Amino acid sequence: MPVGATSGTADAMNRHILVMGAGAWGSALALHMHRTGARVQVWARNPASRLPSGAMPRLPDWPLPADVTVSDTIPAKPDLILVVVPVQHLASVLPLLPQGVPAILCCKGVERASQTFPLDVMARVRPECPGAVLSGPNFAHEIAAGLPAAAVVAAPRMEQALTWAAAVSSPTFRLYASDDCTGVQLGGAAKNVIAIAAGTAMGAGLGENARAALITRGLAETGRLAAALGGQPATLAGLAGMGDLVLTCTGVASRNYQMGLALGRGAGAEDAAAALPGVAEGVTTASALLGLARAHGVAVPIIETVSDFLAKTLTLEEARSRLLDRPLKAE
Ligand SMILES: NC(=O)c1ccc[n+]([C@@H]2O[C@H](COP(=O)([O-])OP(=O)(O)OC[C@H]3O[C@@H](n4cnc5c(N)ncnc54)[C@H](O)[C@@H]3O)[C@@H](O)[C@H]2O)c1
Ligand SMILES: O=P(O)(O)OC[C@H](O)CO
Repeated sequence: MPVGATSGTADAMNRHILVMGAGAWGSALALHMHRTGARVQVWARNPASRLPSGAMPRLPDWPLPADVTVSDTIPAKPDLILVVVPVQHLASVLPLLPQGVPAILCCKGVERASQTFPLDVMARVRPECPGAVLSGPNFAHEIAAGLPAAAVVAAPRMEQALTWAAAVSSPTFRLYASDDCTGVQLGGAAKNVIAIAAGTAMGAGLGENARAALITRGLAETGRLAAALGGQPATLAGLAGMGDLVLTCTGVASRNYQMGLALGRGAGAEDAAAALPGVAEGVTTASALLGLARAHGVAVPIIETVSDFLAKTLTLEEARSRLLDRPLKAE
């Protein structure tokens, strides 16, 4: 049946969706797809951690419907796959993908070893698989609650992006299409790093003005990097750029923002990460994005400062001074 069947139609009711990853975002997307009428199966590395009652040791704290199966088996031919594992583990999960089934990658970040985005990892590991990415301002618990939200599905061809955006959309979760895979993936990766900076500033008591400056200048350096990588700077003004940047730098539910808050209050990086209710992708993405920016000769002072601060080559006070002492220039 057509992958792009609109939710609520007979086709949508018959679709078989495989969600790979049972963390906060995978569980929320499984629940969302189930609401569209699709038959949903979740693959988990360790299905026992997702108990039949819906109880989980940590996040997510919402139950999945009884007819959403969670197991470590992969069906032969689902209609569509959502891959929802952290970026650093993507390459180890992709070999499990059934042959020839379109896969939408829902993670945000840069693979550290290769300094590449999720769709590049897919092209390397499973070049024959049709792929897209989903990114935007979406806290998992709000999607799980069915609250209204929007995001972007990006694929190399607009026609594919439109088809897969329709396949995931519902009356409460509106998916826009884009063919700027670089811009969309960069937006999702960079916002996590800048959210660590914003959280750190707030945790250290530097104030709301400082956070607004970090958001705005963070968007400026992300736009410069997008242009150098062949993306469209205009994409960074959209949901996967500014939308997600604002949410993650101001929403207290963000794991990346929480990571920054703890660092700003003086916690060590390991302790701060261990206390989080899930992965903070910005921690591993910071150095990867910095490497990418350096390779393209683009100045990314906020990303560089976060990367150095996380690597402990910079104290908090030195990080603050480095950003404020930069030469004055035109905005
Ligand atoms: N939580 C959100 O609100 C949200 C929203 C949008 C995007 N994302 C992105 O989605 C991705 C996943 O985030 P999450 O919130 O679900 O994280 P999470 O920490 O809640 O869960 C990660 C899941 O991946 C699994 N996992 C880890 N290593 C694995 C491996 N090697 N093989 C298989 N499974 C493995 C874990 O067991 C866990 O179930 C991240 O890239 C994140 O940035 C999250
Ligand atoms: O909790 P975070 O920081 O991973 O952010 C979650 C989503 O990416 C917000 O769009």
